Amino acid sequence: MKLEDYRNLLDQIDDQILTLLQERAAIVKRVGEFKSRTGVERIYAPHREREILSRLEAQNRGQFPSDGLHTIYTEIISACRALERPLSIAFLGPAGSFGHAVSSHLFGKSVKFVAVTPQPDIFTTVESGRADYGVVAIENSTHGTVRDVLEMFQYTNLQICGECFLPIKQHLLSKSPLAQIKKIYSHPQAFAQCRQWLGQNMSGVQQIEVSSTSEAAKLAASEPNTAAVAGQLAGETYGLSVVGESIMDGPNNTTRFLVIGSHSAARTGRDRTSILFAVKDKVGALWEVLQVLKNYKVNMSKIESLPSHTKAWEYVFFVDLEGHAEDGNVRKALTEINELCVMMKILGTYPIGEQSEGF
Ligand SMILES: C=C(O[C@@H]1C=C(C(=O)O)C=C[C@H]1O)C(=O)O
Repeated sequence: MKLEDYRNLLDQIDDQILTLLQERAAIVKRVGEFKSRTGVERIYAPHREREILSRLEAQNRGQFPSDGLHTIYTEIISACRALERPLSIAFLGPAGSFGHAVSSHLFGKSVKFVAVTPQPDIFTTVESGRADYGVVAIENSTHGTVRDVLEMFQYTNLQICGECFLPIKQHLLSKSPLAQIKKIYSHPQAFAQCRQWLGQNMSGVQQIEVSSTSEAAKLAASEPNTAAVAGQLAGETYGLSVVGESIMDGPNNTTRFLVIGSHSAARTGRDRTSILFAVKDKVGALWEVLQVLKNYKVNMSKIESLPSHTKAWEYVFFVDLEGHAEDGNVRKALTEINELCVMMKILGTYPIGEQSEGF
C-alpha cells in the first residue's frame, strides 16, 4: 500500500469516530433531559465516569496507549457532560497550581475553572453556588495533612464525591540563573517537601511563603533574581525555566486531592468512606470505635485527630474507611459507631482515587 492509501484508511476511520461521537453527544443530551425531568441523578456522576474509564482501560489491554486513552475519554465525557450543563470547578489559584492540573485531569477541559485563594475558601465558593465542585489538597506523602483543609470538614455540609492521587514534582523555577537568585517564593507545603535540597543548595537565600505554588511562580516571573518552588504547569504558565529539577526530598512525593460538592457518589465496588466523629470522655472510647471496625472487617486507611474547637482538650477524629457507606458491613459499622459517639458525620463516600500521571 502507498502512503496515500494508508491516509485514506485513516480518513475513513476518523469519519466513523466522528459519527459515533455525534451519536454519543445526542444520547448524553437525552440523558441530561431525563435527569432534569426525573431528578434521579446529578449531571456529574463520578461513579459512572469511573466505570466507563475502568471498563475501557480493561478492554484496551494496552493496545492503544493507556494514558492517551484516559485523556481522550476524559475529554469526550467532559464535552458530552457540558451538553447537559457546563460545570464550574473551584481550585487553589492562580492558574497553573497542582489543584488546577488535577481539576482538569478529573473533569476535562469543557468546564469553567474558578481560581480561589486560599484553599479553605474553595469550600465557601462551592457552598455559595459560585462553583459546582471544588478540588482541595488534603494530604501529602512527605509532609502529611493539610490542616486548614481538614479543619473545614468540621463546619461544612459539603460531601466528598471523589479523590485523586497526584505524584508531585517540585522544581526550582526562575528567569535568572541559579547563582543570581536572592529570594525564593513558595507555598509552605512545597518548601517543606524540598527542605533538604534547599538547605544544601540555596542556604542563606530568603524563603517567602505565599498562598500557592502558582502564586509563587507568578511572583517569580515578575521580579528579577527571584525563583519559585512549583510544578511544571506553573513554570509553563508563567514562562519560567527549570533551574533545579525534581528537588523534593521524598522520591515518591504524592498529594491526595478530594473533590467536594453537594453530593457523594454511588457504589462502584472500589470505594472509600470518610467520617468525622467525637468520642465520649471515658476510658477506651476510641478503642471501642476501632473494635467495631475490626468486628465488621472494615479496613481503616487513615486516622487523624484535631482539636474540637468546642471545648479545650477535646478532639474530633477523621477516619477513612475502605468500602461504600451502603455496603452491608460498612453500613452496620457506621450505625454502631454513631451510637457509641457524641457526634458522627459521614463526610462522603466515593470511588477510591486512581494515581494520575505526574505533572
Ligand atoms: C451521561 C451521563 O452524564 C454525565 C456524562 C457521562 C458520559 O458522557 O458518559 C457520564 C456520567 C455523567 O457525569 C450519565 O450520567 O450517564
